[in-house]
Parts: sequence; structure tokens; C-alpha cells
Amino acid sequence: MAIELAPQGHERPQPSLADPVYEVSDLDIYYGDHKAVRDVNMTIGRRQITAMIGPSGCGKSTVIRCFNRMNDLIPGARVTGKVAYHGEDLYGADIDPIEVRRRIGMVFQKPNPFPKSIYDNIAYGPRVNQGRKGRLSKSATDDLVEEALTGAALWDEVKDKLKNSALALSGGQQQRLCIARAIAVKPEVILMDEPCSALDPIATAKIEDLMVELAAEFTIVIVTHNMQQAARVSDWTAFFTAGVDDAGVRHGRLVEYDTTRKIFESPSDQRTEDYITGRFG
Ligand SMILES: Nc1ncnc2c1ncn2[C@@H]1O[C@H](COP(=O)(O)OP(=O)(O)OP(=O)(O)O)[C@@H](O)[C@H]1O
Repeated sequence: MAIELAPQGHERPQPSLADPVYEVSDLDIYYGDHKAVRDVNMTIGRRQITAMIGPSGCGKSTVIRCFNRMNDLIPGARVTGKVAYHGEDLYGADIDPIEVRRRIGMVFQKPNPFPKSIYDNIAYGPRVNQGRKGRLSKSATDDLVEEALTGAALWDEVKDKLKNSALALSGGQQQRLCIARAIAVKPEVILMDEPCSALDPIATAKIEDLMVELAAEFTIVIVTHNMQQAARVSDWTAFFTAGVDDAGVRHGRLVEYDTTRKIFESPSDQRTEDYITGRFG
């Protein structure tokens, strides 16, 4: 299978971890007594696009949910090891997980707009964040809505129907709306868990282009089942797999993490090579 790396028009700077956003060390993640993922060590760089790939059940979603403490919402989920965010322990006692989730945006597999107008979907987050500082003025809100929809490459398609229900948009438009809603609160990081798996190839291509554009401003981590997608858009790729230990227990683990070029052109680990060449998974 030929895998195309960064097609024309996707010009990205050289991959760099010089400015780390996350430093993950010896991370193990449990659901109850089951250690679902073990020994994750990786650094995620600012304004890099980092893809997490691997066969079903290897723990990609479990790991990405640790990057904004979404796992806290799953009963029995807990972590050991460290997820440092700008050097600070994201799981430290003084860290407010709600604030974490406000600062680190997330886009899910299935577009999930609120059952509100397009405008209100975008205005909601900035209005909540404004909170006690008083109401956001109409013109400031209008500006924020336009800026976020433009940033998510949706403005031209919706600018004449901002009061219409978001649920009337196509799936691809809804997903771009969800991205606009995420960027409206000006996060530093956007986590995307299989953001294109419910979309057709044209809508997928638009989201891929958008990811590359957004990476000029945001740090992006994406889980994808689609290796071609990882190869096309990401700067760094983490390959996970699941294996059974001596006690017969199945754990997900990070096999190899490197630049996307290295992972797809000359992986160091045989398991990575088998996966990307389609011999496994
Ligand atoms: N909410 C949960 N409660 C208990 N176990 C879970 C939960 N979510 C995931 N797991 C387990 O954790 C392991 C990793 O699952 P996870 O969904 O993170 O893998 P994945 O690589 O994202 O899979 P997929 O590609 O199929 O989405 C699996 O063994 C799964 O059964």
C-alpha cells in the first residue's frame, strides 16, 4: 500500500519538540483493576500535529482522554505516572479539571453540536467564559462568532443562516462547527478523537486541510484509524498496539513515537512496520 506523506499544499515547518506542551512519563491508565494502557512516554510539541494510530483497542482514545482529563468522567478510570502540561502536573491536587477541559478543547468522532442555532453554538463558550466579568456585547459576540467560523472554514457556507439550527447542517459542516466551537474559546490545544470517521471523503479532505491551517495557531493531537490520514496531516506519529503480558493480561502500549516521516518511511520497530505495511491490524 502506498502511503502519501504531506501532499502538495500541506507545507509544514520541520517537526520540532523544542517547545513542549505535554511531557508524558511512565503513564499507566486503569479502568478499575485493569491496566488498559501502560508505559506511555512521549513529548508533544507546540503547534505540532501529533497523530495516534494503532489497531482497535490499543488505547488511543484512552490516552487522548488523559490530555484534558476527560477520563475523570469515566467511573473507575485512573492514571499513574505523569502528564505534565507546560511543566505542571495536569493531575496535581491543585488543578481544576473543569478549567483544564475549558482550556484544552476536544472534538469527537460524531459531530455533537448543541440543539441551538449556529450562532449560539459558537457564542455559548465565550459567553460562559466571560462569566462574572459581565455580558459580552452583541458586537463583540458577533466578531467572535465570525472569527471562529472563519477559522474553521465554515463562515462562507453559513454566514446567511446563522440563526438556523446547527442540526440542519451536513455532517461535515457540523464537524467544522464543532471545531469552530472549540476554537471560539481560544484553547491552546485541540484534541480530536477520530474526527472524520463519520464523514465522507470530501468532508474529510476539508477537515484535513483545516487541521493543517489550524496548526499555525494551535497544538493538535488526533486519534485516527486511517493511516493515510496520519501520514497526510501529522508531523509526529505515535503507534500503539495491544499485547498480552506474562500473566495473560492484555494492555495497550506505545510501541514507537517519532516524526511521521520516520514512522512511515523507516520505522524502528518491526511491529510498526507490520502495521503500516498492512501485514497486521
Ligand atoms: N469506559 C471504559 N471502561 C472500561 N474499559 C474501557 C473503557 N474504555 C476503554 N476501555 C478498555 O481500554 C482498552 C483501550 O480502549 P480504547 O477505546 O482506548 O482503544 P482504542 O485504541 O481507542 O480503540 P478503537 O480504535 O477501537 O476506538 C480496551 O481494552 C477497552 O476495552
